[in-house]
Order: sequence, then structure tokens, then C-alpha cells
Amino acid sequence: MTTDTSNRDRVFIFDTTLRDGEQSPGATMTLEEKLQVAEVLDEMGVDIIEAGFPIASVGDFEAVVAVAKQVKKATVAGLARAIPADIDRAGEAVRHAQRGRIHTFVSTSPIHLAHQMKKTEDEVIEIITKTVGQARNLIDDVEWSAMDATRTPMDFLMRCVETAIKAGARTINLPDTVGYTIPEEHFQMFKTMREKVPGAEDVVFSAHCHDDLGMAVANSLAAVAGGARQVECTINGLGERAGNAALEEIVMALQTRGDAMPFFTNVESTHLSRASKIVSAASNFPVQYNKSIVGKNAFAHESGIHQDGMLKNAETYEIMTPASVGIKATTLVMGKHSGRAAFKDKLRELGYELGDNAFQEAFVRFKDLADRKKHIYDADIIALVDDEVGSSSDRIKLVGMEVVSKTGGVHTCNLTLSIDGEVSAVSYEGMGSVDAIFSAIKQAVGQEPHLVLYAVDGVTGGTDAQANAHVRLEMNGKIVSGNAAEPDTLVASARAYLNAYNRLLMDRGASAQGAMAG
Ligand SMILES: CC(=O)SCCNC(=O)CCNC(=O)[C@H](O)C(C)(C)COP(=O)(O)OP(=O)(O)OC[C@H]1O[C@@H](n2cnc3c(N)ncnc32)[C@H](O)[C@@H]1OP(=O)(O)O
Ligand SMILES: CC(C)C(=O)C(=O)O
Ligand SMILES: [Mg+2]
Repeated sequence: MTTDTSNRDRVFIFDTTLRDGEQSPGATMTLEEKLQVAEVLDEMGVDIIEAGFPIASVGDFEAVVAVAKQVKKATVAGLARAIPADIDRAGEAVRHAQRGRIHTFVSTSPIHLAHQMKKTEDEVIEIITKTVGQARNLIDDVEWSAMDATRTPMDFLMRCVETAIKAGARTINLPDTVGYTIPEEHFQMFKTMREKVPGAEDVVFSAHCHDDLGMAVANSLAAVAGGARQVECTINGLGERAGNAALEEIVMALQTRGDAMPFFTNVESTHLSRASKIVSAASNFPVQYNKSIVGKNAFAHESGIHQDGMLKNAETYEIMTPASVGIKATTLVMGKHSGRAAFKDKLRELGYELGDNAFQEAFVRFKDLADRKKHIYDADIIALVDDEVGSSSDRIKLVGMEVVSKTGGVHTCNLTLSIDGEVSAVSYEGMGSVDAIFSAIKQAVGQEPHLVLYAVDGVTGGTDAQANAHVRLEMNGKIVSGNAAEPDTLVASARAYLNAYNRLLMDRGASAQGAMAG
């Protein structure tokens, strides 16, 4: 991570979550939500907040006004088409900000000119002069955008840019409106503009990339390398169609790879995770698990080799710290790909110190469970280890069990037990599956303990949760309890019953056969 900003150019971060982000189908935010988003953006040091498109509706106008009044540090921008009424309305909204900006745009590509705007190139040039001039009469800070710039012939685009600069625009944004460009091409476009357009040195060039081909961030960084010093982006990459360039990715790319890209932003990255959560809740757009920087898995490791490396040194598999983006800690997720190093570490965290054999047995059972269950929670491991530790001295052990249940019919349990090392099989029919299991065990062991309690609950949520079965038995005035956790409720019930039964035998200090006889 690079913290030294000397000899580095500043890149201004223009956040458009509240405008382009809100254009995502279904992402409409209430005024309160917009204010909450604006607050976190301002706190984290975003330079410009595009708060909305004031002409779009009364609600949008009021939201831009409210954000403008609330924001303390950032510039607040309002979007306007190249239409006088739009520009007036945007000016009316952003004048409430300590620093306001009118952002006006017009199409420049042949396809837009022919089909959307129905204007000639010369007419567009005239429109730019008039509308940028109108905006400059309202406010000093004017940004002009060439909609669909990346599908515009360079000579015409340069004419447009030169016209906008002459009319008074301070920021020239060249959007990749349809996410069509590629990094090398984007780099060249900005480089050419900076080198060839008269007056280019007096303005800030800006990139605004969409993610239709999944290259929004790469294209934005290429634009910066080519001379752009403002990047337009959104939290979580929210935005029209496939979204905009993700703010958190741009900020962290520049911060993490300062060695290769000599730039910095003013964004305090430790706010990124919180901002992501706020925007996700406000827009109702869940963040995909594997989303860079802010996804649930961005700092989570499940595979044994990675977990082992992480335990030795976090830099083996993490190029930035979770703390740097506001996430408390890395998570080592326990699952079928985990190895002994992570399992041992997890046991230590849960307060277990097992001997070599017990550890090995617990690890085998853990792997077996992980093969059958998608999510392994701490409670699963606790249940598994408690069961393992308890069962090592058991004298009655479950070897195999088959339960056949029929609606309205009998329930049969075919059971094989090992009793003091001797294997015996029995079959029993009961009123229900559990009745058949318990009766089969009693028949095999040859004793009649009284069942005081039988209960089952889920250790963790979901249909693949482990069932935690509890059994309390009484025999000759002695009461003992047994528990077992298993993904299968019937197996958990059988094990819990045997767990209690083994304790009965242990308490009596007799051999299993003796207990059976006595
Ligand atoms: C790439 C982008 O993100 S652009 C921003 C997209 N955002 C939005 O559209 C915000 C929400 N939009 C709206 O609420 C509405 O579309 C409004 C209020 C802006 C306009 O509504 P309407 O007047 O009903 O127009 P409508 O949406 O049907 O069509 C858009 C019109 O704007 C014109 N237009 C589009 N962009 C521009 C521009 N940059 N400058 C001037 N005119 C433009 C279109 O040519 C079309 O004009 P026409 O009706 O003469 O053919
Ligand atoms: C309005 C402009 C800046 C835009 O969002 C785009 O071209 O994608
Ligand atoms: Mg856009």
C-alpha cells in the first residue's frame, strides 16, 4: 500500500451512486436513504457527489437540494441535458451547496446524433456553445460530457471538446456510455485529447465507464494513465445496465498498486465497507459474495493451503488488509477444503486443546461432516468435538442403522451395535422411527432404561443443519443425559440414546455385559 503522495497526481473521485447508480432498474432510493448515502460519501472524502437529475422529477430536484444543503466537504453536482430548462433547474438545485456544479451532457456519436438527437454535427457544436455558456452564467463549476464519446470519431470528439472548453467547461467528461471501449483504446483517447486539443491543459479530463463488458474499472484506470484526473464511479458498481465502475475498486487499486500507478485519491478507504452496506440496503441491491473489496468473501479463505498460508503470514494470500477497507478481520471459513492447520486454529479459538489422536479423529469427522454439509458453523464443530471426546470411551457403539418408515404402516429399525467389541445385529418394529430405534437398542443391549426425556433441535439454521438430539434415561434410580449432533435427525437420536446409555454404564462402573445381566 502506498501512503506517500509526493510525486503523485491526485485523482478526483466523482461519485454518481445517487444519479447513475439510482438509474439501475429497481434501485430507487428515498430522500432519507439518499441523505444517508451522501453522508457516508462526504465523510469518506469523495470529491464530487452527483446527487441527481433535477429536471427528472420534483422528488429528484428536492433530493439534490437536500443533499446540497447537507454535504459539508464535497462538491454537489446536478445533471442536465443540453436543454435550457434542464440547466436552469440543475442550477436552481445546486446553488444550495457550498460548492455546486452543473453537469451538462449531449450526445456526440453518429448513432446517437442520427437516431436519438436527430441533429447534425454542426448543430451539436452550436448546442454545446450555448448550453455550456448558459451553465457558466449560473455557476463557475461546469462539467460537460460527450454522451457515447467512445463511439464518436476522434476528429469530431476533439471539435466538441475544444468547443466545450472555449464555452467555459472546467471538467471534460468522456463517458464510455455503453461500456464498449477497451483499456488500450481508452488510454489513447485521453492521451490524444490532452495532447492535441487546444486549452486541454486548463481543464480536468474525466472518465465515466460502464461495465457492459466487465472492463469499467480497467478502462477507468487506463483513462487515468492517459491523463484523466477525475473518475466517475459508484459504490458497489451500481448503475445503468451492468453498472458503473466500482468506486471501492478504483480507490483500492490506486492505493494498493501505487508502485505501478503514481496517483492518489482523497478517499479514506476504511469507510468503504460501511458505504457498501449502506448503498446495498438503500438500493435493495445485494452485494455479490465474491465482489472485490466489499463482498462477503473478499477476505474469506476456505481452502486448506490458503488457510495454512494465512495463519503463517496474511500477506501470503491477501494483497490488502481487511482493516484498510473497514472490515474487522479475515475469516477462515471451515469447510470441505479446510486442512488441519485451520481446523486446529479453529479448535483453539473455540477453547479446545485435543491430544494427537483425539484431534485426528475429530478432523476425520469434521471432513466427513463438511462433505455432507454446505456451511460449517462454530456450533457444528463444538457439537462434533463434544460428541467425539465423549464417545472415545464408549462401550456401546453404533456400527450401522437402517430405518424404514411407511405412511400408516410399521417403522422398522435394522441396527448393528458393537457392545464391548462384540458386534450384534437386531431388527425391531415400532410405532414410529424413533420408537423403533430406541426399542432396537434396548433389545440389543438387553436392558430397559426408562426414557425420561427426548428432544431434538437444530444446531444451526437450514435444512442441512445439524440436528441436536437430547435423551435422558433413568435406570435403578440413576438419571443420565446424552446428546448427539448429526445432519440426520434419526442418527442423532440413536447416538444421543447410546450416549446416555454409555453414561449409565460408566456410572455403574460395571461391564456392559454385567450391566445387561444386572
Ligand atoms: C447515459 C445517461 O445516463 S443519460 C441520463 C439518463 N437519465 C435519465 O433519463 C433520468 C430520468 N429521465 C427522465 O425522467 C426523463 O427521461 C426526462 C425528464 C429527462 C425527459 O423526459 P421526456 O421529456 O418525457 O423525454 P423522454 O424521456 O421521452 O425522451 C428523452 C428526450 O431527451 C432528448 N435527449 C436525450 N439526451 C439529451 C441531451 N443530452 N440533450 C438534449 N436532449 C436530450 C431525447 O432526444 C428525447 O427528446 P425527444 O423527446 O425530443 O425525442
Ligand atoms: C450522463 C452521462 C455522463 C452518463 O451517465 C453516461 O454517458 O453514461
Ligand atoms: Mg452513465
